[in-house]
Parts: sequence; C-alpha cells; structure tokens
Amino acid sequence: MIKNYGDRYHLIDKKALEDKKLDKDQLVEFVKTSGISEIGKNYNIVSIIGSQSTGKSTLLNQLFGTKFDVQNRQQSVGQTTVGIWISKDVQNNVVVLDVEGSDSVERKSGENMVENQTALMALAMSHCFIINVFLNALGQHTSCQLSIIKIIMQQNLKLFQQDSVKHIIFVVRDWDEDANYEEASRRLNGYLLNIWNEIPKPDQYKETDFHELFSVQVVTLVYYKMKKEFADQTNELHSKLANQQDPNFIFKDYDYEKNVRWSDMPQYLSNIWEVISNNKDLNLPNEKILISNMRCQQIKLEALEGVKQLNEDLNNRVRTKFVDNFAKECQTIMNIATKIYDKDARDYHIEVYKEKEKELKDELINRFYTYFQKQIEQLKQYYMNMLSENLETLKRESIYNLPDKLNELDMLKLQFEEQLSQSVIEKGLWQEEDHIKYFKQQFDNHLKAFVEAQLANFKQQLDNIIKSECDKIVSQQVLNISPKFWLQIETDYYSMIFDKYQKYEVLLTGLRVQQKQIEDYLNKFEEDCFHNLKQVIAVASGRFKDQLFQQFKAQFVRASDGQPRNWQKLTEEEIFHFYTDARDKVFSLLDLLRIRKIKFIKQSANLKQKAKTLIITSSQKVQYEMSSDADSDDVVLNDVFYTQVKMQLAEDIDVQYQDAIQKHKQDFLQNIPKPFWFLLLFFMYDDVLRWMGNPLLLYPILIILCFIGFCIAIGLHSLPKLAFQWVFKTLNQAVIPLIFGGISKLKGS
Ligand SMILES: Nc1nc2c(ncn2[C@@H]2O[C@H](COP(=O)(O)OP(=O)(O)OP(=O)(O)O)[C@@H](O)[C@H]2O)c(=O)[nH]1
Repeated sequence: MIKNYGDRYHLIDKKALEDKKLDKDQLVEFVKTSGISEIGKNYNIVSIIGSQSTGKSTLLNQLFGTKFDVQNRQQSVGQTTVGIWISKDVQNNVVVLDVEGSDSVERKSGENMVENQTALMALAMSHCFIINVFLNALGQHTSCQLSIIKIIMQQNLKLFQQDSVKHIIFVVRDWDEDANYEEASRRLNGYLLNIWNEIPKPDQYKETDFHELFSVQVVTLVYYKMKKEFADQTNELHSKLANQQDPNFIFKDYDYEKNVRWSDMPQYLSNIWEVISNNKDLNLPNEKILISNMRCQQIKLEALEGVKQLNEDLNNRVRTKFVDNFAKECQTIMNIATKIYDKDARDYHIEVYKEKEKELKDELINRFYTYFQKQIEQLKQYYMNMLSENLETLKRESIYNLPDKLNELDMLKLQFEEQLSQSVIEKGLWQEEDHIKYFKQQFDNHLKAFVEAQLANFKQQLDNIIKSECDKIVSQQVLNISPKFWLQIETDYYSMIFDKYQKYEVLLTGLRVQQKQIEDYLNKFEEDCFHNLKQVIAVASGRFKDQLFQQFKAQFVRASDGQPRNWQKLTEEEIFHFYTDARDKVFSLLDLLRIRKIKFIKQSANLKQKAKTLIITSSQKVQYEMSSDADSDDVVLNDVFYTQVKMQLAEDIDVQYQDAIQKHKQDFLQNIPKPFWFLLLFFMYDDVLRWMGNPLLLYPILIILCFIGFCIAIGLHSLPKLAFQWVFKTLNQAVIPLIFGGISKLKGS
C-alpha cells in the first residue's frame, strides 16, 4: 500500500520501481488532499540527495516544516527513505522531494541503477537540487560520492532539454568554524566543472558553458544539535528557497509559466517516471507540452461542444433562408467558444494554449464556412429571384423607361454585396470578392439577356413602324410622280429615320449596350431601314405604270383647267400634239425612275444627345443618299422591267390616243339624229331587195354566208370575225375617212 499521509506522499516506492510506473490515482488523491493543486503553476520544487543517513530528512523537516521520516539513531542504523517522498512547505509554495540516500548499504550490487533513477527523477523534477555532504566527507572520497551526480547530469543532458537554470546547492553539514569555506567551495565547484567537462554532451550543449545551465552555491550548516545556530542557518537557507522578498531568493528570475499545473502533475510525473524507469529518451519541456496538448485538446473539444447547439441552430436557419448579420452570429459563437476555452486553458503552456486556441478558431471557421456556402447560395437565389420578378414586371413597361429601371435594379447587386460582406467574419477570408464578382457577372448576364430580348421585340416593332413610314413616304410620291420623286423620298426618309436613329442610340446607351455592340445595332438598324425602304419602293414600282398612265391621262384627256377635252372640237393634229406632249412627259418620268439606284454614302455627323439616364454620348451618324450611281446593286427598276413597263405604258397610251381619235370621229356620226337613220332604212329597203335580185350581188353574199357557215361547222368561229374586222377596219381607215373627210370639207366650205 502506498503511503499517503496527506501531508506527504511516497512518490516512488518499491512498487513504482518494480512496475516502472506511478500509481496516478493515489498521486491525484494526494495532490487534492495536500492542497498542492491549489498552487497552480506558482511553485518551485526542491529536492535533496546525498549519502544515506546524513540527515537529509532532518534538514528538509527543519527547512520546510515537512514530516519526512527521520531515522532514530537509538533504534537502528539503516535506510529510512526509500525511493522519493514528496511533500510541501507548510507555508510557502515550495514542493519538497526527499530522495533515497545514495551508496545505500541496503541496495545490493547492481542496484545502483535504482539510485540513479530516483536521483535523475529528482533532478528532472527539481528547480533546486540540494546535495547533502558532510564536512568530514569532503576529501579524497568526495569524487566517489559525487559519481552519481556525473551519471544523472549526463543523463539529464541527454534526456531532457534544459529550459531553465537549475540551482545546485551543496549543503555542507557539521560545519566547523575552523574549516575553510573558500577551499570547500572551490573544491565542490571544481568537482562539478570536472564532471561537466568529462561527460559526453549532446550536440546542442557542446559549446554551452556550465554556468548557463547550472547555478552552484555552497551553504554550510553547523552540527544540528547546535540548535540555535542550526536554526538560524536553516532559516537563512529557507529564506533563499522560499521567501520571494529575500534579496537572495534563488528563483527571482524564474518563469513560472513554464511550470506544469499541479492538477496535471500526476500525468506529467507518471510520464517522466515511465520514461526514466524504462530508460527511454525524454524531453522535459516536450513532456510539459504533451500535458498541455492533452488538456488543451480536451478543453477545446469542450468549447466546441459548448457552442454545438448554436452552430446547429445557425446551420438550420441558413438552410431555409439567408441569415441577416451572419458574420455577427458567427462571431458571437466564436466568442463564446474562446471564452470557454480561455477559462480553463489559459494557464497551460502558452504556445500550446495559443496553438489549440487557433485550432479551435480554425475548426469553427471551417464550420462557419460550410454555413457560409449555404448563405451565399441563399443570397444568390434570393437576389436572382428578386431580379426575375422585377424583370417580369418590366416586360410590361415601355422600353424607354428601362434605363432608369436598370439603375434601380443595380440596387439589388449592391444589397447582395452588402449582405455578403456582412456574412464574412474576416475580410477576404472566404474569397467573398470572387463570389461578389461572379454574382455580378451572373446578374449582368441575366439582365443582358433580358435587355436583348426586349430590344429584339422593340426592333421588330420599330421595323414595322419604319416600314409603314416608308410606305407613306413612297406612296405619297408614287401618287404624284414628279421629277422630285427621289429627292423628296430621300428628304422625307432621312428626316424620319434621323429622329428614330437618335432615339435608338440613346436607348441603347441607356440600356448599357457596349459601344461595339451599339455600333452593330445601329448598323443593323440602318440596313434594315434601308432594306424596308427598298422593299417598299420595289412594291410601289408595280404601281409606276398605272400611275404614269393616270398622269398621262390627266394631261391628255383633261385640259389645263381640269375639264375633259372635247375631241370633236379638236383637230387631229391638236390631239396628236397633246398626245405627244403628255406621252413625252410620262416617258421622261419613267426614265427618271428607270436608272435610279439606292446606295449608302456614309457621312459623319457628331451627335450629342442628353439621355434620359443622364448619359451623354457622341457617336458617328451614318446617312444614306440615293443616287444614280451605277456602282450599287440596289437597282429599283432594272432594264427588263423598265422595257416591260414602257411597252405596256406605250400601248395603253396609244389606246387612249386611238380612243380619242375615234371619239373625235364618232362624234361626227353621232351628231346625226337617230330618226334620220330609220328614215334612211325606210327609203332604202326596196332598193336593197332589188339589189339582191342581181346575181352579181346575190352570189357573193351566198358565198360569204356559206364560208361563215363552214367555219362555224369546223369550229373556226373567230375566222369570219377576224375577216370582218379586217374588212371593216380597212373600210374605216380608207373609205370612211375619205367619205367623211369629203363631207366635212364640204361642211367646212
Ligand atoms: N551528525 C549529524 N547527524 C545528523 C544531522 N542531522 C541529523 N542527524 C542524524 O542522522 C540520522 C539520520 O537522519 P535522517 O534525517 O533520517 O537521515 P537521512 O539522510 O534522511 O537518511 P535516509 O533516509 O536513510 O537517507 C538521524 O539519527 C539524525 O539524528 C546532522 O546535521 N549531523
């Protein structure tokens, strides 16, 4: 059973030596009951080694008020202290180790290892290492007595990293006033320096000076029975070891942060002991770090657990909708977690503490990042939906209102940016700029697609308007073809198109179409307008002939006062004159139409137009010109069509002329009253019958009738008709004018 007296504890006992491990539970219990755990990191450990039964325990009890067992000389001479005992100064934060005496007679040969192990354990644990020696032992045997120091110093260097200066105090017991202190001090220091020089050192300490790692003092104590002096001297030594106010306090510059917390000491010591007893390599500071690592890791997990519910809540909310003040919430969770962590972990090894704190933050940030990704998706979805809804409404708006509306829609982008910026706990941490950039691109593309669709609709409407306007312009000219035909079309067309071109350009700029694209749009607009004009002219050209004919008729059939001409009153020469006059005019107009071609001539004109959206733009304006330049392919009337129209027109005009002539002649016959024609028939009919009696007339008539009958019988109905027409025409042209010409001459005379 391990001895635990509450005020002292058998740290390394036989069992620990045999098992090569400490009973941690017992140690924990001791740490609790002795009140050591309360001192946290603010403590120093003092240990003592030396030959067996040299009053080590007595000295410690005197110094620190501890209750280590002291050999009773009356009872027996033998080993009292086995292994290592641990206790605490009753008044100060000094932890005391009482170590088994070296060169003990109880240890069999080959058991030196145990002494070395306990001494090494004491050295590894201690901040101050007291070497207890008797004055009378100083001499030729001292080096033998100090051989243990050599071994443990060597091992200590090999196994442990030296993170602070260790104080070595030689306490020379039974000091005689006659003894030479300087001599004793020089000798003891000399022994240690020799040891230092002799021991093989690891590379990192090869060049290290002994005094960088060790501080050596020699303290003398009188024979313990000289109670007053002994008490004075031990008090002085105690003050050096425990009184922080003492100017000779040896731990003045000690960094207590390097200490292992007493609550972690059981684990720490059991690790050291395990390594020492198994003769394994050990790095003391690393061991401290190990403990700190273990505890800080646990505390970190506790901190994470402490904010688990908050994390889940945030995660659940961001799944359904984006969270306002997302970063603020993350920061709150982070603060809570670090507070939990800081409360328990801040006393551990500072670097481990910081490292684990960073790990905690990183882990939380990683979690927040997964929520942040959902947050981005939610934000994107929300603002894209907002955009789509707005665009749906804008479909019903006039396109000219769109530029202003686009500016309003930009607010959505800004809102997204603001929301996203408020969602990052550290600027640039989650590449939010990239997300903003990507979103803006997506937003702009969506907007662009919408604008393009709207522009396509608008362009279609614009084309129809242009077509109808062109139709009006051309029709107006076709209704009265004049020498200014093309010029007027050109003027009207330009003024119509110019206005629309400007508005279109302003609109395109307002709709944020890129400059290059604006040019493309405008070029297309010009081409389409021109194409429409050509189409309208092409269709209208089908009416040229009729219109020219009408214009001929208007000039030929009607007089300048607008009244129809009286053909009867006009001579044939006059009719002919009017005819040629009107005909020449329409033919010259037709000729004007004939060679006309339309082509672009680009002319630059600077336009400055203040847009509705307050954007000022200037660009080049392209104008058209109609000309007879044969370079262009855009021919309005080609040669074939022109010839066709001219022939038809000429035919129609001729008919008009013939008609006029006929009317001129018919008018003469029509002037004879109808009763006169009946009277003539009445007087003629008996003569006709008499003529029929004449075979010279009868037979030709019979032959003609037979010919007509024969033609009808064989299906050639038109043949007799043609024959009659020819005969009557000949008569009309040759005989009747002869007859009526004579009559009219007679009438005239
Ligand atoms: N001569 C002398 N004897 C002392 C002194 N202090 C104590 N003793 C006696 O030495 C004997 C051994 O005392 P301990 O304190 O048990 O010695 P120790 O070194 O702790 O012994 P171990 O535990 O076996 O290592 C006791 O009988 C003490 O009375 C001293 O300063 N001088």
